[in-house]
Amino acid sequence: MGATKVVIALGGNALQEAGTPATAEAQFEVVKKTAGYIAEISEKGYEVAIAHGNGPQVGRILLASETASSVTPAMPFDVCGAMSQGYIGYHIQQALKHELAKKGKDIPVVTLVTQVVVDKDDPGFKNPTKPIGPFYSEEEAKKIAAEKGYVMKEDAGRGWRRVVASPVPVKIVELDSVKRLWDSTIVVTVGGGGIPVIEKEDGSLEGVAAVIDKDLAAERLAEDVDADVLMILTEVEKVSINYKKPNQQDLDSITVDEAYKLIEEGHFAPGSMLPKVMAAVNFAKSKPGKKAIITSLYNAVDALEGKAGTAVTM
Ligand SMILES: Nc1ncnc2c1ncn2[C@@H]1O[C@H](COP(=O)(O)OP(=O)(O)O)[C@@H](O)[C@H]1O
Ligand SMILES: NC(=O)OP(=O)(O)O
Repeated sequence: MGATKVVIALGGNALQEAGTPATAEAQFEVVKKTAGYIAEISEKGYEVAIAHGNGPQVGRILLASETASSVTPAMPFDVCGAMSQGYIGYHIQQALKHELAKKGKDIPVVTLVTQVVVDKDDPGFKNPTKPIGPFYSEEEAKKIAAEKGYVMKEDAGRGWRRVVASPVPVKIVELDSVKRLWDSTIVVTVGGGGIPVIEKEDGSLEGVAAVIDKDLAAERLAEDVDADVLMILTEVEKVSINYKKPNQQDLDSITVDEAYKLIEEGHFAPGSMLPKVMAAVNFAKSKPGKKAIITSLYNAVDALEGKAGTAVTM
């Protein structure tokens, strides 16, 4: 039997520490720690590919570009998405290569600018849900909405943010390259869920203004490369029922059917835990023997050994 193939989706806390400024320097410090965990997973013999979020980063790139538009033309949304992949991938490449080298491992780490096809009629385009960029007070947010026409929403009790369309990932354009690189290289791909593109009638692609959910894109990737494990890394060690209530109960493992029941009962917050559980369910039911794990970065290694996290299986 070959090595276990793992697609890792990195959550926000793998790139930025809560409450710290979203500077490149601060991100790199966090990425160095994150890279240590990924190097440990690689050292244990797992073959990995890395997906990551980009909500804060793409929002800030857009904002910077718009703010500078009096001196240089603003970048379109899809180009900002591509820039966020390069920016985050660059940090991961540099940090992970170093962490691997410390362990005596010479494995190439490469970031693939990755496009992901979405349906031009996806209902997500009519109902923006994906928060991007910095947080604002309610007052600031309402002013921005009135001035710029942006949709601004309250984000999980943390403040107000701009929200944009988040269509479902349909097809990874560069999938063949990921597969060719897999055996030799750790590939950072579908960053920020991938750059959303639509297919035109003449077969060409066109970037669209949206941000794909990275957990759903990582799931698409995991299915497409026939990974054994989809590992979604976030802030919490386990998925809970009655989250943050006195009767909170952390889950070690759930089946797909149990997950559906808990989703229906409303245990998972839309926009945070729900897409993760949905991605995990989709992967677990895609083929017999597939396993999805939701856990924290710090428990990633233990979770792969069945000693931490919440496992979702058929
Ligand atoms: N039922 C639940 N169990 C565990 N965490 C939950 C639950 N519902 C909501 N959450 C919250 O969802 C968060 C993960 O979502 P989010 O912060 O959007 O993810 P990301 O790590 O991808 O940035 C957790 O840190 C937790 O605060
Ligand atoms: N693209 C994406 O899902 O980003 P976040 O994880 O930052 O929301």
